[in-house]
Amino acid sequence: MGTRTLIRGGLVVTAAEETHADVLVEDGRIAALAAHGTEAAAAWTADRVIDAREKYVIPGGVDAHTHMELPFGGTFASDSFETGTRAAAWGGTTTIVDFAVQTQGRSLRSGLDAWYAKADGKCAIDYAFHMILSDVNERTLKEMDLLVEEGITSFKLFMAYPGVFYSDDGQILRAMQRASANGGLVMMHAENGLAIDVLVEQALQRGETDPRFHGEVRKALLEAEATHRAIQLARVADAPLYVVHVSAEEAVAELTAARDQGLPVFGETCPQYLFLSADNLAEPGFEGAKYVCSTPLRPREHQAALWRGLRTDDLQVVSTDHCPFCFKGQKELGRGDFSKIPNGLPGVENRMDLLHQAVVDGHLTRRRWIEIACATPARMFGLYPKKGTIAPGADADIVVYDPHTEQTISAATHHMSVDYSAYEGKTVTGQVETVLSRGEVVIDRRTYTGRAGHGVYTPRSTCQYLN
Ligand SMILES: NC(=O)NCCC(=O)O
Ligand SMILES: [Zn+2]
Ligand SMILES: [Zn+2]
Repeated sequence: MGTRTLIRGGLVVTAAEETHADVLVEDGRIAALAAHGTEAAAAWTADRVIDAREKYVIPGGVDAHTHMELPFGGTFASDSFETGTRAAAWGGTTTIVDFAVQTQGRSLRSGLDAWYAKADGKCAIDYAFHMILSDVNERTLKEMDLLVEEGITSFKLFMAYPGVFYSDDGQILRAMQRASANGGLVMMHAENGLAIDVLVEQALQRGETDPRFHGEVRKALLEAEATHRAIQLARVADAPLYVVHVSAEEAVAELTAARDQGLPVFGETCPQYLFLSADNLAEPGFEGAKYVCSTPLRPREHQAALWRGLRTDDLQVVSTDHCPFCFKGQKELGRGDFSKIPNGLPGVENRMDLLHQAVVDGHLTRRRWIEIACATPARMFGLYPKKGTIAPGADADIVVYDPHTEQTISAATHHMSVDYSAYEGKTVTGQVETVLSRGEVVIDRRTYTGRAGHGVYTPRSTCQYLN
């Protein structure tokens, strides 16, 4: 018999149900569940017993949108795979899906190999990859088929960032057609980048250089227009579509309309759009730079549509788009020109807690919390039921979550390698207590006990909502 761990006395919450059950873990997997006090549970013996009374026992979070070490605007996202996955573990996330990047003029293979090398032996938790297409051509399209076979089953395309990651509509259509044939899922950064660049230039000419203008030029209508266009292109290609980091009410409306027609269109939003707003971008001095990301933070009025979308399943996933840049030396690259501020926010450590706060605030049910943060991202990206649930046979990626303790989020106490917190001073109810990754305790009652290299690369099957 291998190593056995018993998690006793907690409320097991999955996307499907809530049960007062003990959980038996054996050799890195969930062996069995049994209701508290039953003969079966009482008979279990284990090498280690974790007391989960008064706690939730939930699947480890699956964060399907991170950017460790992403090159952007002449610098690199400040979390490495080592620091970023350790911080993820602290926050109750046990799987990340990061974006490997194709460099323009180079192959998908070379971009992907660079990402394998960056992550290899560094991660505290399990990881997988999507592929960013920055240069769609005949060779790239052929390589997509090989990547799907290899377990890289999703491809991000950008309607934004001309000259960097941008693809035109013809390239997007070709990539979608390829995905339609090979089972891949196209993930879209839906903003009209060409129009935004005109507005950026005009704003700078008027002397509008502060961070808040980043939000003003990246108009909600230009997110909605791109979302609409992406949906129509996906229809023409007969391909499914997943729209990333949705922030605008008008974009949610496009997704809702598509889904009402029965189209295989999915949407993701992120905690920053649910909890922060354009008011943060307008903070005095250069403080707003801390909140520069794309799509941008919107006026607070957009949040209601995002919460509603999460409840009605017009939005299915909350990921972080974790892409941290230090305020000092990185965000500061854009002093005097908002367009030079590297885009992205830290958050991989905060997602599970912020979404639990959404449960406390009445936006979500407990099961919906687990659905949007664990089960659906796992299904969307071909990792279920290995990841995203607590059931016999699943990987023992488990969080013992204390729903009562209050904590104040701060850069002084977080574990992400970045010199500020986007949620500095925010008090939330609930805290990760203990985390298991494939049965190994990586956070033990708020002490890190994991190690770089424990996390393994996890190939994925295709999207599990399509078959
Ligand atoms: N979102 C963001 O601002 N930075 C990361 C890159 C992307 O997801 O577009
Ligand atoms: Zn994006
Ligand atoms: Zn991103």
